[in-house]
Amino acid sequence: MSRNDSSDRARALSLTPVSRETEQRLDVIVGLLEKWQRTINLVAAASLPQVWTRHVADSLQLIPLAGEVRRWVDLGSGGGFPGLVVAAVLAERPDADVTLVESDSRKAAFLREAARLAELPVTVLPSRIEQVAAVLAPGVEVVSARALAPLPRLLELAAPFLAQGATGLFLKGQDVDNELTQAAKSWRIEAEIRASLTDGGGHVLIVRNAVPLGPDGAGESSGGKGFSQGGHHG
Ligand SMILES: C[S@@+](CC[C@H](N)C(=O)[O-])C[C@H]1O[C@@H](n2cnc3c(N)ncnc32)[C@H](O)[C@@H]1O
Repeated sequence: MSRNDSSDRARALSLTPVSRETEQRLDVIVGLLEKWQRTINLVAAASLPQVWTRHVADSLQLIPLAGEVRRWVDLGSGGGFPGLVVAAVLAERPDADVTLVESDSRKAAFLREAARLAELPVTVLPSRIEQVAAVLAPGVEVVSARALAPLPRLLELAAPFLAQGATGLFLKGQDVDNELTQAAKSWRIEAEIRASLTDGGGHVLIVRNAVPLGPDGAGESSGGKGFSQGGHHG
């Protein structure tokens, strides 16, 4: 018997509906997560009964924000959120290619096994982001991350992708305004904040551009300083 209750699954899929085929792929991912969670800490144990709303729907909310993209990189994928879930949706798009970068080799093994069983268009890189980002970045349309690092550090990790034109979709907590203020000390950022569909205090931060500020506070490629906010949607 699955440990997540069926009402949580139903609630998640009503918040963020997907096709029948995608639901089946998500069932495979969640089933494997529950099995491997007995031996590896893939997600916080207390969150497992709400795996569909806390993790699956939390990840699925990125899909409409991304548009019809095919090339996606998820940084620090851990137990597969949001990367595996995104790949379950992109599996329906021809030539989709989702790369998951995860330095922990046991988590990377889980990601690879989930991708194999659910037949996902996924490449798993068991590497440090810093070592692979520059090579991976050309052609990437979306770079995502959840619970990887505070925004100033996250922007450093994502910078090679953002510089090549990728949109950043970052799942953030309630402190997002403060993180943006901190990040604006060293980055000129074009960003938009959306309230999370699934987490009362959470947000999705959409980053369209981030340029490191030079020593005089000017962006390296053009003038200006700080954070230009595209909107704060409730
Ligand atoms: C707190 S977990 C979050 C996992 C997942 N994104 C989630 O929200 O459930 C952060 C993950 O990022 C990985 N990670 C941290 N720094 C990394 C780096 N520099 N390169 C690759 N992976 C990294 C860790 O191994 C860990 O699995």
